Amino acid sequence: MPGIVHPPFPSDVPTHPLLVIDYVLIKVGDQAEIERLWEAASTVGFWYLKNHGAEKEVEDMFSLGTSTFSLPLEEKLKYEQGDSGCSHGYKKIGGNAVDASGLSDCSEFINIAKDDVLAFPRVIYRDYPFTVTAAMASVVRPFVCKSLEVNDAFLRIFNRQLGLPEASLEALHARDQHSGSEARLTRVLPMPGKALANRPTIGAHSDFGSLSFLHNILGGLQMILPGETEWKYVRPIPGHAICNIGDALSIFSGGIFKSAVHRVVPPPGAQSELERRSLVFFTRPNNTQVLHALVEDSPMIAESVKQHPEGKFNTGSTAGEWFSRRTKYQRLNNRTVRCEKTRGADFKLTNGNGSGARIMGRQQGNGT
Ligand SMILES: O=C(O)CCC(=O)C(=O)O
Ligand SMILES: [Fe+2]
Repeated sequence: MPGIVHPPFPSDVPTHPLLVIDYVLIKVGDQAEIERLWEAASTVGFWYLKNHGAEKEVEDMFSLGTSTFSLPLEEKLKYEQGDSGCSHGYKKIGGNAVDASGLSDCSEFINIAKDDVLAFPRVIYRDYPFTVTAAMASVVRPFVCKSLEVNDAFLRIFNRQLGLPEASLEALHARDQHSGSEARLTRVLPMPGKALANRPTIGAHSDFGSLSFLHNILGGLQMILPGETEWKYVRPIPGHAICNIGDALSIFSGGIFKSAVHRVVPPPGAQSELERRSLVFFTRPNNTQVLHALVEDSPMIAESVKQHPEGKFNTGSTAGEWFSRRTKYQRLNNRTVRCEKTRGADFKLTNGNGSGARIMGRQQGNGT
């Protein structure tokens, strides 16, 4: 965890060279930095973020993870998210499938809904382990507010770049509207033995929402881009967050922004001996928002949609329905229903060239 010295990320594994975006420059409207952000969002859909100013909030959340994951399993299971399509709460190890064969996942996480956090002490969806409840005002809320501030800053810039009417994207991700936005703490226990080195702990997926603000310390996150055949690591850089575009923003933008397939495997090299933790804030659209390209509001989006097969960005689902379906069918207990019918075929976003990896990710992974 922060402050502890870990073995370094190995230098002999393939990595993706992502752009580093400076949040301080973004906030002051630096044009060159805004153009680099556009480049990152419209090519790989991932970038590092430095100077985000959330170090304290992130460290406090990791400490909350320590106290929450060390609760007895029977206590954590009282808050299990279950098989009905609700994402909020605790997900036990092995609750999800990581591939089409039904191989189980090896991670546990606790998802805390933005709506529960902002309404606290009023309960919107559910209650959480007492460690979380005790830290809701002092730790979880500051982290959620900081993450919303960062992701909202990106949404404002994307709104302008896409030529959308003022504050359109903000309205689709309104703080006071119910949504699937949530904070997630994840833990993966060390899995000694080389045989497990490539077994995904979180299966191939693209994030469901619009923007993810991720903090990890050890390696293990990997991406595969359309047309590529090899998974490559995203090397963690101390003090830098990793940001990425999710499917919803890719759909709203008519495919201009890319939502890349990624997964998590055990940390590489000497890091494999250690427990791996990560923290994400997912900004997702209002539950009632229908997922479709915003063609009526932006000539640029309308033009992009013309370059893709007809109907590709019309999901016919609200964000709430879509998210619930994806959450439900990644659960191992629901694997009797074919993913392709229930989740994967909802929307075959292919990042431009429809790579097999892309489709596999959509069908097999944890659609988060
Ligand atoms: O743990 C990580 O580094 C990434 C986690 C992730 O992709 C997710 O939770 O959606
Ligand atoms: Fe993800």
